[in-house]
Amino acid sequence: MKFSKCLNPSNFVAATDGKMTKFYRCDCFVSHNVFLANYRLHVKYQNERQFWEDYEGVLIERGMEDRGKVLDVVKSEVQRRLNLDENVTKNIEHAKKNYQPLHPHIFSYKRDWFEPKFLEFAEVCEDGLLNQSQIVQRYLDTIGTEIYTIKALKPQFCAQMVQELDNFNNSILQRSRPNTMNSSGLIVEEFGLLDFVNQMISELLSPISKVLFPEWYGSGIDSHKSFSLMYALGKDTELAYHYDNAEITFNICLGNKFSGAEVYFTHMTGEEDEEEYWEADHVPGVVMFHRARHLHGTLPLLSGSRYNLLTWLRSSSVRNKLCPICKSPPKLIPSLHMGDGFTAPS
Ligand SMILES: O=C(O)CCC(=O)C(=O)O
Ligand SMILES: [Fe+2]
Repeated sequence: MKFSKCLNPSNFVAATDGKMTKFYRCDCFVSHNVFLANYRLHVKYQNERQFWEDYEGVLIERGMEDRGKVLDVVKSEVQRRLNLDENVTKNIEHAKKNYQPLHPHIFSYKRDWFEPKFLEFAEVCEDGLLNQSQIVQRYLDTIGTEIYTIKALKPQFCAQMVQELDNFNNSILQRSRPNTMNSSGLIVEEFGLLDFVNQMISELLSPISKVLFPEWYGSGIDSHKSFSLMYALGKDTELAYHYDNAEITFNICLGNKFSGAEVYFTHMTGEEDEEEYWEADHVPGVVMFHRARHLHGTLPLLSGSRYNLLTWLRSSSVRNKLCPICKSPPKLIPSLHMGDGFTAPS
């Protein structure tokens, strides 16, 4: 199974061997992993009784004054998720008609945007002539266990992409937030970058993942969740400790000038007895990539602004066995887009 090289951005289904694959979420999407930023707490919400039984103590400990306000935040996040697919569809249509790009050419994928050494690295992964450790040694900087970096995008492309993200961010177009934690990012579907990202995954990130993370690649990367994020003083300035709802994460820094906002990593989720800690600076043009279930977070931004393009790669052959959020076999609910990358048994 190969991630399609020519996905149609208007229906967002991946073609596998000429057939259309429909993607699903797990039903825990509307109850689990709701982030309460003020209390730095991920919570589950099934009903009020369960919620207070599970979290009243810790919320009081962390300074809760107004129970009603907390409940409102949780309920509105659940509602956002219930409406998400339809809102995304509306936003895509609206942006297609109304968005005036600053640099239209950067929305088309070109190998030319990438550093030659990065293209060579992806080709070497594809052609199978070197083994994993030879490839790591020859091309990558290793930050921690299975956490790598390499220069990927050329400075001119990064600079134009940052301007384009600003242009979209400053428009009045409606947009969905990428997830429960980031508020200043754009999802690539709404921003118009889905075709670009699809092709980048198909040609570069997928072959890289197959060699470096075979157990997470499974029988293929068949969907993804991709978005930009921006840290700036007065907006998002850090990111709470978490793992990504995916199998493999590629995180490309686009710019600008900044200090702080280093990413830190500890252990894989489920391996709580491992004592590990690494910190890594982001550098414009450089991609940092790692296993998505590796716990990580972002230290506070101290100055400037940082823009990144994130792509969370998903392999249905891996995730269909266990939803990484509720840690049970997924209970499927259909999605209009790529959902959370689960597929139904055929
Ligand atoms: O670059 C960063 O700050 C990390 C972002 C991240 O972990 C995420 O969005 O999942
Ligand atoms: Fe993350």
